[in-house]
Amino acid sequence: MPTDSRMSAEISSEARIMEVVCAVLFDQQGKVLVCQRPEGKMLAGKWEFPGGKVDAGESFEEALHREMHEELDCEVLIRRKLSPVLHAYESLTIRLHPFVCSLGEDLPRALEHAAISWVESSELNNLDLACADREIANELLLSS
Ligand SMILES: Nc1nc2c([nH]c(=O)n2[C@@H]2O[C@H](COP(=O)(O)OP(=O)(O)OP(=O)(O)O)[C@@H](O)[C@H]2O)c(=O)[nH]1
Repeated sequence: MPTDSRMSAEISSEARIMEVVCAVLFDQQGKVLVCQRPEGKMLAGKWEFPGGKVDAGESFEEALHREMHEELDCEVLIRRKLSPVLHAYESLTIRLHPFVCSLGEDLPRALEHAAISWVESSELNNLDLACADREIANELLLSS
């Protein structure tokens, strides 16, 4: 078992792992942004932290800024990185790299999600979160 990342499921050693970044984006009141995945995409209807796949040749930070513009039309400030989460869904295995971020000047707009919402960290576990995100939510709760 890898020791540098938390495992939330058994991972086959042959599985191809998709690198995904996400923003744990806080507003000035300490609320965190959650986004609902749209119809037609994997995990439709689940809540997640905004982000997406890292493209070839991109750093995690570059990918995060690109996704924030594509999905939310906003600039964020990256504050720190949390531990990556390795999670095997039935159809793919992802390594999710969470970054704690704060808002830049613009408020996010939902360009690709079904809905977006600002919630207290303590409310995260009441949401129907994507499985990989539960560990992040738990880490936030422990540190708040
Ligand atoms: N963005 C994001 N994806 C997540 C999270 N948790 C999680 O399991 N995933 C999974 O990671 C994978 C990649 O995310 P994505 O579909 O948002 O990536 P993307 O924006 O690049 O997709 P696209 O190819 O439709 O543009 C999906 O299978 C998604 O379900 C999360 O918190 N944020």
